[in-house]
Amino acid sequence: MPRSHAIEKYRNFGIMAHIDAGKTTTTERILYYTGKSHKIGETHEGSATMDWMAQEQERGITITSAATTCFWRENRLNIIDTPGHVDFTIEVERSLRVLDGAVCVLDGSQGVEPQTETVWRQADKYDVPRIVFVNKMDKVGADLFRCVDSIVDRVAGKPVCLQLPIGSEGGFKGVVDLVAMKALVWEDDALGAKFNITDIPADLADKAAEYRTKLVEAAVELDDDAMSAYLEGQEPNEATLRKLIRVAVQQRAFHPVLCGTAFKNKGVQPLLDAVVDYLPSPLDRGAIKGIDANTEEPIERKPSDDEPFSMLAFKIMDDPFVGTITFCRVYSGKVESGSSIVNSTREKKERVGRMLLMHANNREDIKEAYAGDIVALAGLKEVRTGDTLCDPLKPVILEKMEFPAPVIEIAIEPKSKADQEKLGIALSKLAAEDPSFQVSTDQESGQTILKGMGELHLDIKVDILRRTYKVDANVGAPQVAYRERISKRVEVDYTHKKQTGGSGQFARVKIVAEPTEPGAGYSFESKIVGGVVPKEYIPGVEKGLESVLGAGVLAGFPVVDLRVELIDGAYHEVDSSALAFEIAARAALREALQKGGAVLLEPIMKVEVVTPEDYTGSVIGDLNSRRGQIQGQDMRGNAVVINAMVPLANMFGYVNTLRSMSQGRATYTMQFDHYEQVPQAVAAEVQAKYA
Ligand SMILES: Nc1nc2c(ncn2[C@@H]2O[C@H](COP(=O)(O)OP(=O)(O)OP(=O)(O)O)[C@@H](O)[C@H]2O)c(=O)[nH]1
Repeated sequence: MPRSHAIEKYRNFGIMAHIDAGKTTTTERILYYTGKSHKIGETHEGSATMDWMAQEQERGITITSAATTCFWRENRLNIIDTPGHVDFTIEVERSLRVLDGAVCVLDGSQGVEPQTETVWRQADKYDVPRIVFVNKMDKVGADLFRCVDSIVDRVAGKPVCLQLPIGSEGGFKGVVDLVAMKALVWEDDALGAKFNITDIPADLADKAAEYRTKLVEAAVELDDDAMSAYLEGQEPNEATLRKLIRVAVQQRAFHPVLCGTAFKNKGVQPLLDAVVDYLPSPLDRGAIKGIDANTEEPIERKPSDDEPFSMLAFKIMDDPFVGTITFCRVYSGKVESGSSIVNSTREKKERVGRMLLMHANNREDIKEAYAGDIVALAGLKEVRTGDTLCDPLKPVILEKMEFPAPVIEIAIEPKSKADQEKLGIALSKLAAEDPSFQVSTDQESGQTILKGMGELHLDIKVDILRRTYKVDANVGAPQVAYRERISKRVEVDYTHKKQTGGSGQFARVKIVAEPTEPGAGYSFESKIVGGVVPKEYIPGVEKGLESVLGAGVLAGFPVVDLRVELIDGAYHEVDSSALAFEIAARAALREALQKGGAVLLEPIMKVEVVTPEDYTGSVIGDLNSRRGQIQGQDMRGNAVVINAMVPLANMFGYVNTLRSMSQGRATYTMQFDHYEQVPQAVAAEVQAKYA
């Protein structure tokens, strides 16, 4: 089957908003008007909590699916879920990676709120074109112009109104369309499906003329011909004006602002028109960069069906009907179900089995997918978020998403056997969905350990375990994941000898242990010549060495950055065994760690604080008091961006401190950067606590 829509008729976009601005309601209305959802659900009705998963089940539609396809004016819209918890780089990154544009929903009575500020700045960082929808115009206190001001004041955006409200608060009836210079007035039917196009009401004529001029002046800036025509008194016609606004959005020259009330069903259809008219298609966004998997040379893949096939897995989810599904964005070429592809990130072959297109309330099996498509694949063997899947003959690795190792951990203990079972199932699902979340078992205590990227990250996982999976458990305090490393080269000669009645045990090993480059990991090499340690005993040596790595001699943390060589040894014809060599190697390495001047390493986080200028001094002072090193300070829009390296151990509870320090207006993101030696005084404290 050929592609149903030309690639220029695709809009892959996300809807971003502060909590409660109306993202869910707006999405639902979009799905209703595009004809895919048959009833309009009311969010939060009959439910005191904001448990979106439960709500979603009640409503039986997939609005929190990672992507939903719908159609408007013969265009194909893929709405990509932009996660609410923007504290996690990975969550934001993976959706910003695959969307081409965004709609930013504001609460008309609140304007830009803290979370909007955060997502807006993230979108700035990733250069995402966007339009603004000021929602809740029916609400008491709603004010379009105040919202517009807040876009300037709080995020240094460049808002330009494309509409003006007709009526206010409870009397909000529709909008003046400043592009067509017409009024759109909704009929008061419950569904808002119908609106009438009329002349602009007389009482709004002056205001409309004023804002029309602002719009036209901002638009003609983008084109010399349009500008000179305008200076000669000729306004651009409607088609030209739309074209110029489209250019403005793509170049981030300004941010068009629309308004309405999703809840009262007004203003959503023009929003859909704006998505089609102004947000970019994959073609507008151009080629994606990657590296050739064979030569490692940088290459590009153009958004075209004629290019070699490539796609990026951006979300793995558990689907109640299909099981585990992998959401992928196709960047180039096409793929058919049944074809063989390769996961170039992991060098693993895969077969495309079932491919699905997710709609609001149904899923459609498809046989082919083309450049620009967002598809859900069922039954892939070994794909993780961020992997590239592609043509095995032309393997490419698309720009990677980085997933740093977890640096913080908590122990979790289920209260009953039933909880234990639920916990196991829930954790395997959570770990598959989020590559920055890991689960392990503590060998000594048998406890389940959850590892993640920060306090908040783990808090939310625990919350999901409790609320969604109903696991009742005790949770320990968060701990820093320290590591240990030796600081000098040492040689140890160790002989294990035991004579108990019959056959004895004998093994002698001589090892060299030395520190390596940070991040090089652990390596072992046997330098044995002439069979002084027979080959069959070498695995025993390796096993013995590895058994020590999990818990170092300082405070029992994993040992890293270590290279061990076996340089000599001896055996006994009768008494030697793999086990004897294992015991000898273990003791030898323990001794080496003792003698090697082991030091404690701690995770250092790269912290980015975005704060209104007024709080810069206190934010920096506070970071310094946390053993932080300020790396730099910059302006982004009208906010100050402070970059610092801070030990994770001193970042617990930071979210609250920052909130109270800035009246909730500063935000931060934190990401693991590297491990660094713990200063002596601090190390002594840590050792006293853990050893
Ligand atoms: N008055 C009014 N209320 C609205 C409007 N849109 C949404 N709401 C209400 O605002 C509340 C939040 O709406 P949601 O659509 O759930 O907002 P959200 O941004 O998805 O919120 P979270 O899912 O909690 O992040 C609900 O009670 C809605 O009914 C609107 O246009 N006018």
